Amino acid sequence: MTPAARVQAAIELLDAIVAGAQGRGAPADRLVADYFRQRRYAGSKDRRAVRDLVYRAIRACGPVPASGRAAMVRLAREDASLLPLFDGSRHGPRPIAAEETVAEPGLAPDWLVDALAASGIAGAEAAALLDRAPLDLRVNTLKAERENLDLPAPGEPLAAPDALRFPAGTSVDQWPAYREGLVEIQDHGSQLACLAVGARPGETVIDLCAGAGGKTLALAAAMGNRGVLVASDTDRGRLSKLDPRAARAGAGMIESVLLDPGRELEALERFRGKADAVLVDAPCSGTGTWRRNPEARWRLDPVHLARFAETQDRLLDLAAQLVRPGGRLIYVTCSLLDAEGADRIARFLADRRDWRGDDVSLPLGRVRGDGTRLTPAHDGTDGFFIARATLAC
Ligand SMILES: C[S@@+](CC[C@H](N)C(=O)[O-])C[C@H]1O[C@@H](n2cnc3c(N)ncnc32)[C@H](O)[C@@H]1O
Repeated sequence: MTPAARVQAAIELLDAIVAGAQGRGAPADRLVADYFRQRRYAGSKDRRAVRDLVYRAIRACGPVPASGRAAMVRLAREDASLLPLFDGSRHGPRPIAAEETVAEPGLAPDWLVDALAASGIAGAEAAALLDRAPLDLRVNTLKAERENLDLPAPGEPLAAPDALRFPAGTSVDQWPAYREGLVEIQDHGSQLACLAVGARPGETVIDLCAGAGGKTLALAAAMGNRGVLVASDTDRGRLSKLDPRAARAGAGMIESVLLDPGRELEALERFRGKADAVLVDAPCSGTGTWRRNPEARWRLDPVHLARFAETQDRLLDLAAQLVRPGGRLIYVTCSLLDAEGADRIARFLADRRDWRGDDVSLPLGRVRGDGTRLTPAHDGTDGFFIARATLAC
C-alpha cells in the first residue's frame, strides 16, 4: 500500500469505528482485525501503519467525530507530515478543502470531561488517560518465579511482586514463556487489585464478575492452587475463554459458574455466607482504560453511566450475601469516575452497620473516599478504584 492508501484505509476504518461507537456495535480492535481479514493483500507493515494512524486519530479527537475523514483531518492538523498524503491519488484520500469539517480535539465529550474533573481527574491526570500503555506481565508463580525467569527481553520489575514491564508493542505472545503459561499479560493496576483481595491458600474465594478470568488466574496463583476458587459471570462467551487459559496456567482449582442475569444468587446459593473473600470486579465505563480503548470515550453517555452505577450497587448487595462473618468484599472498577468508585462503596457502607471499610494497603495509589485510586499519571497503571470492606464476626 502507498502511504496515501494507508491514510485512506484508516479513514474507512475510522468510519466503521465511529458508526460502531454510535450504534454500540463492535469495538475498534475487532473492526480493525475484521478489516484486514478481508484484505489479505495488506502486509504486516501496512497493517501496523494503518492501525497506528487509526489509534492516533481516535486519540486526537475529543467528542465523537462527524466521520472518519474528519478525524483524520484533525490528526493531519496535528501532524503536518500527513498533509501531502491527501493527494487525490488512485487509492489515496482527496485533497483537503478549505471548508472541510474537522473533528474537535480534546480529552472526551464535555460532560465526561466535567465528570472526570469533579472526580479529581483534570490537567496532567486527564491528559495521561490517553497515553499509550506499556505492556505488563504477571509471572505465574504456579509455574515460575520472577527472580529466575529467563525471557527474551529483560523487563522492569514493578511494585506488585510478580509484575514486569515491557515497552508497548512487545510481541510477548510469540514467546515460549507466554505460550507455556509462565507469564500472563496483565496490567500492573489489575495485579494490584488482585493483591487487595489478599487471597490465601485454602480459602474460599469468589470472583463474581470473572469475565475471561484475568484476575481469577492471579487469585489461583496467590492461593497456590489450594482451596476453592469460583469464577462466575453472566457472559457465556467470556467465561468460556477461562478454561483454556487456566489449563495453560496450570490453575486447576478454578470452578466456572455461569450466572443468569437477575438470578445470580441461585447458582451461587451453596456459597451464601460462606466465602472468605468475594471480588466484585464490576462492569463499568472503563474510563481508566482509555490508554488501550480510546474510542470507549465515544460510547459512554450519562444514561449508560447511571445504569453502570445501578448494576454496581446491585452486585455489591449480592456479593455481601456471599461473604461469611469476618470475611471480606473487594470492590474494583477500572473507572476514575467517583460515580463508579468512591460513591458506590460509600453507599454500600452507609447502608450497613455490620461492615467496615478497610485500608487496602497497596504499594501504589492514593486514597479516594473509602478506597484507593490508581491513575496512569500518578501510578503508571490503568485507572482503577479499589476498596475493601470486612463483615463483622
Ligand atoms: C470488568 S469486567 C471483568 C473483567 C475480569 N474480572 C478480568 O479481570 O478480566 C466485568 C464483567 O462483569 C460481567 N457482568 C455483568 N453483569 C454481571 C452480573 N450481573 N453478574 C456477574 N457478572 C456480570 C461482565 O460480563 C464482565 O465480564
